[in-house]
Amino acid sequence: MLFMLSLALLGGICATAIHWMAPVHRTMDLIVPPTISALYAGLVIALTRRPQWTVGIARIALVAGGLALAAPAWLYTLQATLTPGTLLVDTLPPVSSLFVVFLVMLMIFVPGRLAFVLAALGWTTIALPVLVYLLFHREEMWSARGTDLLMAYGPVSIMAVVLLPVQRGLAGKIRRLSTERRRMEMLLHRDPLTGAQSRLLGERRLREALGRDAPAGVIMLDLDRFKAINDTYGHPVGDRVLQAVASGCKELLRGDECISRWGGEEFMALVPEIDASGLSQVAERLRSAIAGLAVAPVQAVTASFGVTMIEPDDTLDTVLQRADRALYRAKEQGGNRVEAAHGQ
Ligand SMILES: Nc1nc2c(ncn2[C@@H]2O[C@H](COP(=O)(O)OP(=O)(O)OP(=O)(O)O)[C@@H](O)[C@H]2O)c(=O)[nH]1
Repeated sequence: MLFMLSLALLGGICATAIHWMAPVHRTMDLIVPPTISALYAGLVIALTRRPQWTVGIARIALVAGGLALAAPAWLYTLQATLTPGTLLVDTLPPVSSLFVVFLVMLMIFVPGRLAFVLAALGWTTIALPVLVYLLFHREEMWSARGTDLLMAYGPVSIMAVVLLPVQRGLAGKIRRLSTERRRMEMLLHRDPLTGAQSRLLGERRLREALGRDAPAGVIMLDLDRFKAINDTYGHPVGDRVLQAVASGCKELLRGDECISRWGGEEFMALVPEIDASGLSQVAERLRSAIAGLAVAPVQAVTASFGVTMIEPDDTLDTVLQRADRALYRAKEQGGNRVEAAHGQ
């Protein structure tokens, strides 16, 4: 809005300058452009100070613009009709292109059908008198300026009124599509049950970590005897356990560390900027936090951990295989413990 108003102000200033420089000075041409420039300058200042007045300011700008275009259209048309020897194509100021800009502004800032109604009203009061005059003065109509006026007030105006809503519709569609895309990305990146990152995003983050020089570690954790929890207390309770585990882990991890749901009851945490012993300590903290979870009526929730540092030549597969092997060892040794596997 501010941009459009500033452009309109610039247009007003240019028109003022053109009229002052013109060899013949007509009173109307010396009054309207400076008045409209002063008004638009005031509106620009008002909009920068009171952005909440945007709608009101847009209305004033449109009404003022419409009046500034209608006044010369009527005045010079009547003058050319009533004064023998005066030609409209010689006297009408160069306002036809501004009329198209006026229509564009109308279609942008006025919502829905009202924009069409106002465009029709604007066309009837600003363009129609000139077109009717030209129809009755064929020799003027076929002059260079006459055909120019005919085009601007005829097909070009209709194109502006018709194409802009099409463009607006497309812009709306693009906005809806990008909102939908963001929603889909959210769904792809979040596990809906636990709110943890999805495996897809976890893998992406892991690949990014593999591509960096900075040290980072991976923690794979798998709940112990989770099937028994489901079988004993039912799936809804199992779901609550998974949610409690995910939020417990999230609370303990730093902002740059992230936990992803890797599979049913398996999670992966990526811990950047850490060394091997620090990584085991983080896993140990997670293990003891999970062992301390109280999810009634479940008696105890525990998890096994496999941890590994990312090595320089690692790929996604090698680092995950190492973490899995360590996790398997932790399970073999009865679970509820952390096992580390470092090196290739
Ligand atoms: N409630 C619930 N259960 C799930 C979900 N996803 C997977 N499971 C269950 O998780 C259980 C995993 O069982 P197993 O692979 O045998 O693992 P486990 O019982 O933890 O055995 P260990 O890992 O060897 O300790 C299965 O019963 C799955 O049905 C889920 O989203 N919600």
